[in-house]
Amino acid sequence: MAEQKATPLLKDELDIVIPTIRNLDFLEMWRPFFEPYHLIIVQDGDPSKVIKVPEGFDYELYNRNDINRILGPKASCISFKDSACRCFGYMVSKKKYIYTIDDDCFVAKDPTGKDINALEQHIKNLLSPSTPHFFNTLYDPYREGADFVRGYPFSMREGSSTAVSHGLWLNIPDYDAPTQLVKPRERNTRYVDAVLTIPKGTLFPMCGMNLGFNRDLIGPAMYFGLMGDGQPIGRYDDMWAGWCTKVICDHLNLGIKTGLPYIWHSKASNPFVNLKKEYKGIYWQEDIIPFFQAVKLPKECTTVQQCYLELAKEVKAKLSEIDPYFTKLADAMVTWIEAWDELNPTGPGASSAAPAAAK
Ligand SMILES: O=c1ccn([C@@H]2O[C@H](COP(=O)(O)OP(=O)(O)O[C@H]3O[C@@H](CO)[C@H](O)[C@H]3O)[C@@H](O)[C@H]2O)c(=O)[nH]1
Ligand SMILES: [Mn+2]
Repeated sequence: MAEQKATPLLKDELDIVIPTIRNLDFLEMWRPFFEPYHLIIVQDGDPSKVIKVPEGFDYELYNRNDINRILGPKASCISFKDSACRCFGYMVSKKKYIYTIDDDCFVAKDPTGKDINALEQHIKNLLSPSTPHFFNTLYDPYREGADFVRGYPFSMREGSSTAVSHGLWLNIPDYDAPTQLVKPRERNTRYVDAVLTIPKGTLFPMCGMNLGFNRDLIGPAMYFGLMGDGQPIGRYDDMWAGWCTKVICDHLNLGIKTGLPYIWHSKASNPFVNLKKEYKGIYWQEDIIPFFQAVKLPKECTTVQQCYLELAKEVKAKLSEIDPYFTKLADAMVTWIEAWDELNPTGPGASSAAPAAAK
């Protein structure tokens, strides 16, 4: 009897979100891993351009006209001419999990030469707990062939739910422009076979290139901040989302993992263009990071939306002195939540009812 093919993990519970200004030929390499899943393609730039999607993929495609039609005035919170537009895909999805990937990321090979199914590894990361409260020195204890080491409290071995799985990149690393300029030929050839939980209380630079998350647990915090057309900075969209997400994950006792899987990042974007986009962010972040490190969310904030709106208030109050951009960003954060709740009144990530009034 022909061997039954296993149903791909989370086949009907996960959407793949791709921001693009190019054609999507890269999907051919991913076909064995991605074809069973539904794609949400967010077409950036000129909406009259036709983006060809290879045959056989199940997808929905949104261009700027669609975003404006669906969100109306709230479309102002979705960036234009920047990969940050991808977060629109998170909002319109109806699934529990999201995987987002850039269209210049290809299938990498592990040290044995085997193609890496990045999606499968992200799913494993997301379906197993994290250990944000106590560091396991043998890395992810829930992986095959690993466990908690001696001295790890048994009362803490249940771990926390995993909200985010942050993958890495072989070949072109996600460096900032100054680093790219001084090391134009540096390539990442180091394959580290590890998955780590980022400890509670520690921020990290989240790259949106190869990222999975549980939309039900943390979706509303995954707003890729206002970048691109008409904005003073770029290439800080994923960083912004990562800092907001980590603060909220810490508050809600959720975990974030980084490490495997690797993808092969093929295209180095222009470092001079990147420097123009990044330069303000490079010195603003010296104030932004202490801000996020100091944030204390009230215990009454028990949903992601409530945490996020509290964060937006703090951003407006404490970062606007850096630049008026942060007032605009704080307002866009509120608009994002309003739009999210409008599109997801009861679906995954829906803001649960406000905390029950005190008895
Ligand atoms: O205006 C744009 C430009 C690009 N895109 C799509 O976004 C991704 C990333 O684009 P690209 O690979 O050209 O840029 P990188 O510098 O390598 O991207 C890194 O910077 C981060 C964004 O700030 C990103 O997460 C990193 O990967 C591609 O799919 C482009 O098609 C776009 O939608 N709009
Ligand atoms: Mn790229």
